[in-house]
Amino acid sequence: MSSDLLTTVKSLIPHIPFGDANYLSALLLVPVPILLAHLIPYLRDSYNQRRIPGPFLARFSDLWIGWVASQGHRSDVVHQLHNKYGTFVRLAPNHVSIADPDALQIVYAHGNGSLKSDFYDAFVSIHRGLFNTRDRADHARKRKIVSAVFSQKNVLEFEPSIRLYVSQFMNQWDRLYDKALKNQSGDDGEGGWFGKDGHLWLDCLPWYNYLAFDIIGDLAFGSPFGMILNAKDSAPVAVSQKDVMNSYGSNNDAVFVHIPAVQILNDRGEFSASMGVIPPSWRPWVRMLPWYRKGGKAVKNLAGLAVAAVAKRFNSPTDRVDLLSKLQEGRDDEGNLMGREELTAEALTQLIAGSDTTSNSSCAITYYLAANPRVQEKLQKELDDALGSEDEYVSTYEQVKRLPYLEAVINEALRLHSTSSIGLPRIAPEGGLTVRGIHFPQGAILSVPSYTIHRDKKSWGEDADAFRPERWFERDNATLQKGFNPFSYGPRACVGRNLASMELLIIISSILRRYHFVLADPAKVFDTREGFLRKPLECRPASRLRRAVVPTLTNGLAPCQVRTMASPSSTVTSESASQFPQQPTTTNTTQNLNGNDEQGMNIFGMDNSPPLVAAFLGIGLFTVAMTVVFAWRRLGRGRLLVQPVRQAARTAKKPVVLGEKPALWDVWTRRAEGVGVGVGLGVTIDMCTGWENITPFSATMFCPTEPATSAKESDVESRTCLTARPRNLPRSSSSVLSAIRQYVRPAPPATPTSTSTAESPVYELGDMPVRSGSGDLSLTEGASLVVSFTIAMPRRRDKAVVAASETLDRDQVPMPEVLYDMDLDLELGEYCIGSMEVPCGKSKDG
Ligand code: HEM
Repeated sequence: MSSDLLTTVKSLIPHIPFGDANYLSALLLVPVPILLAHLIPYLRDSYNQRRIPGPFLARFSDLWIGWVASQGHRSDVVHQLHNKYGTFVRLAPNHVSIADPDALQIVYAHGNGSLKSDFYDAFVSIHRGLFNTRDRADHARKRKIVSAVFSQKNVLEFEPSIRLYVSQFMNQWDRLYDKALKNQSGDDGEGGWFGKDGHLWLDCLPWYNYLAFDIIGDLAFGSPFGMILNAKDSAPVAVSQKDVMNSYGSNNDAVFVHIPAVQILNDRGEFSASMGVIPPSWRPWVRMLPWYRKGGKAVKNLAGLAVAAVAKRFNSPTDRVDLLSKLQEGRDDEGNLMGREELTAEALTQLIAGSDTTSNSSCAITYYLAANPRVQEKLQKELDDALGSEDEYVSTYEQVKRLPYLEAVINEALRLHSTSSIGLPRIAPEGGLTVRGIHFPQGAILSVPSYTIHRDKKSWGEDADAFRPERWFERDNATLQKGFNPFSYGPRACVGRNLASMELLIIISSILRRYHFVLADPAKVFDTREGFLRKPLECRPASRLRRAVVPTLTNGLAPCQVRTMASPSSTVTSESASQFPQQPTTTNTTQNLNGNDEQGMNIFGMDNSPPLVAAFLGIGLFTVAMTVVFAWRRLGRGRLLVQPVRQAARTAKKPVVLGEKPALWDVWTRRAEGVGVGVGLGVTIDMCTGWENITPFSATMFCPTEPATSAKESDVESRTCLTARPRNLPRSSSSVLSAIRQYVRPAPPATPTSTSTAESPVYELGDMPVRSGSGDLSLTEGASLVVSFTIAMPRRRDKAVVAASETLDRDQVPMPEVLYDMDLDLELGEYCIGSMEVPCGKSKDG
């Protein structure tokens, strides 16, 4: 990310008029308010956090945690900080991490009133789903519907599907295994496996992902993605999400493209987790940085995945019982069903929450078993004793639900790997929360990191860092459960826990009964990367079939060995591995950080030295200053800053001069004449109560595939070639108009043809003639564009939602570089601000 940022900054430097005194003076002034904005909250200490120790930068700025989150090892870093500072660590100006199992109850439990923080806003797409709904009443309504879907009774109905895909999974492994034996030399391109020394060598992680996606695809949407059978990470995505969503059940011609879903899910997790720790007001700006833009795209693509899957399900109705059918039936207290968007968002939530959580955990369990031959053999013995005489290829839930060692193995791996490792941020409710005698007032953000809680020596013993399932039988169960937090606590705890537990029991027992794993390289660390979830990067063991245990097989081999990606500690020998393995110890920083976090720790961690702090502050301030400058320019408000740029633009290219009439404003204000102007999705202006309720929301430009010969809009075959979705009209209109300049050059004749009618008056838009009609502006002579605007009415929630979801479709289209274009014609921006920001009643026009 840093190289992307560097490239962006470099590309912008030539456009900065350093020679201009106005510009420079303004630039020098910018850090002052920024410094004050950081210093004042620190001095006011509204959330009683000043006395909490933590990295120096974290006391003043969210940049520290933003940076750490983007580096992919947040839990490791926070854990190191707790080792250094103790129970309380300040992670941001208003965010305290508390490493105390007792705090789980205080911060997360039912009835304490804490809510999810704005961290979760970064995870919203389409519509808020159960996971990212923050409002208590809204959440309670959804939770009531969804938790009924995941009751133990309902979950048992899903068992046949789970077993089906586990058997497909093992069939594929058996097939690859046979091929591997025949062709010892190797990989034929089906998922990176190869045969060597009588073993099948493969990366388990993608396979566990295929399995989890197919299971959840089937459970949530009624059909799998087909990843196991195709041995490929690929799933369809709706190109036009809004259209597809609006025509559920009736559109068989919708266009879909295939994307690597697992990859997109990873990108989305990293993006949202690091965007979530950035203050909301910064997010639109940060979103423009290259790394974040990619992540933003992943969020949209992932939404398209759910849209496609729901559409497929509705287009081929079935009587099957799945999550979607249950969600469709689910009613809230008032008997209301979910709307399309909410239903899709909920299905997406299940897809996200129920896929890589399970696959990462399965992968980690496999790894820990491969790294601990003694535990693996003990588990296999338990499975053989319990199931040895059974002919079933895949275990049933009934067979394995009460196998104590299996349960202990799974719990131990969930404890150590903790796919949900980070402290989940909650806002202290009215009256505040008190932890260990420290009172945090209402509004303070608190979190308890599972990663650190799961390594607490008081709860887990001196060997808390080791993988040793026996501890689950040695210690008092209440103490263990108190500090065991893989599924979180309270009203926001995992709603799919029953399903996840059943999946893990069936997957691990079936696979371990059939295969035996050994580590390829016990010296290699178990490498992970963390976004919202902590994910293994690969799991590459070798496996052999266990003939004696699976009598129906004809080609099994003797007990075997596996290789895998990662063994936790580089000093562990294979002998010691067979005793007590190998989890990174908390005392060795570099090991714990898997070799990747040195930078994060040295610069941004607890040891941040003054020169490094100064360097960081300098870079940070410069970046923020540049962001503010661009923001100012784009909004057209920074007259001082804008001036030289405007001059440069004037000399560089011919500016587009707007005509007399504020065309866009007039089109909209025709409402005053009683004309209902249809805009965008069909939101009509005459539905509004007044102009003060209307906020321009987005602007879309359509380009015809053929040059238009007629002024009539209906004759113009259009395709969207640009959507600008800024936060307000000025940006949208200036972006669109700038793009118009790009697309229509050379400009069409200045005189319009006689297409003007009473209903469709002709306005001058720059030196291009335009016609208005139904809220659209289209060029007449030599027409090549139609511009339409969408509005949102924030005070009319329903309409705002309609407009918001509309933008999801349009955002498929890449934003033009014009947003970064220093030569953007600012006159247009200013003009539109002048017209559009004036609310009704105060407008000079209206
Ligand atoms: C090993 C597997 C799993 C683990 C470790 C896990 C863990 C968690 C955790 C820690 C949370 C709380 C997140 C937060 O507060 O930010 C959560 C929430 C959630 N999980 Fe899971 N989960 C797993 C599997 C599943 C499955 C299979 C489903 C459904 C198909 C699911 C659905 C959900 C949903 C919908 C929520 C949000 C609940 C709410 O906010 O009310 N999870 N999960």
